Amino acid sequence: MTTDLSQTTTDLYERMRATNPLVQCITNYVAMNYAANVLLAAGASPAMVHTPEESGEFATIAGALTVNIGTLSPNWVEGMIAAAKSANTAGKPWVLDPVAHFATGYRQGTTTELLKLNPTVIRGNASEIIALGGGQSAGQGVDSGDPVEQAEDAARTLATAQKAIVAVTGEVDFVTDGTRSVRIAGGSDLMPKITAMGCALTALTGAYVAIAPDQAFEATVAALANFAVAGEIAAKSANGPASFMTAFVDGLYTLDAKTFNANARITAQ
Ligand SMILES: Nc1ncnc2c1ncn2[C@@H]1O[C@H](COP(=O)(O)OP(=O)(O)O)[C@@H](O)[C@H]1O
Ligand SMILES: Cc1ncsc1CCOP(=O)(O)O
Ligand SMILES: [Mg+2]
Repeated sequence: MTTDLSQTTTDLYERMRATNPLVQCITNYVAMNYAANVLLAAGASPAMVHTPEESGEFATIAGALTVNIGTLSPNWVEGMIAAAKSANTAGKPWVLDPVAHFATGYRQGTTTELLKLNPTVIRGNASEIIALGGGQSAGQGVDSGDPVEQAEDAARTLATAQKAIVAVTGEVDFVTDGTRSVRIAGGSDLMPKITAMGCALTALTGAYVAIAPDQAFEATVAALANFAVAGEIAAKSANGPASFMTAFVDGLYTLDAKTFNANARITAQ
């Protein structure tokens, strides 16, 4: 990677940990506990606040909002829309995770409404990003059926159309703002074997954009690199998905800036 981006992402990593940003996470029933633990270990402060009676009000307090459509119901959708509108009014960044948005009409309709509210960052797996770009993806449910490389054109198109940062995750992640693009290598092949790993990453991306709203591209890269480095470390001691889950949380917690900088593998395209 370029020295500039290397130093910038390391600085953001240090700043995120030092700042302990408050992140409002509207995520799914599957992810809620793991995502909150991931944020705490990484150095952020999660708050799972979704009901429309308070989601908009909370979005004015939080440093950033993350919205994940994994387990939808009408009340939650109302809460998501209220929170995203409020984040926009308050000038707070927000991150959209369009989990399996292509699977049903309800998910598609909700995603269309959320995209109209201009997410700062869209983070999904390759199948989700291909389908958002109007392409034919092999995905059926929440897991990707496509390689990241196949989603790169869709990601650029989507980033330009939405004026957003688009992050495609998988074996080697890809981040673009439509003009600039980087790849982030690392992690572990155990990561897609743990449910809610992507959801937790979306939540952590919220922590990074909270501390650097004017550098959403670099902040997104830093979040993905944080996962990649901690994942690689965790894989060394894990025996399978279950022990990886705990080793990964520990890996996030024990990581330091020097190790982050030495192990982050970010390549500008
Ligand atoms: N084969 C892999 N090798 C290394 N890291 C991976 C692999 N697959 C996914 N990851 C990592 O797992 C995390 C979640 O990504 P992903 O599985 O694409 O999301 P989702 O859970 O939404 O499908 C990301 O940090 C990504 O880099
Ligand atoms: C299994 C499942 N079902 C609905 S949401 C969800 C979690 C998906 O998590 P991720 O997208 O991080 O794999
Ligand atoms: Mg996902």
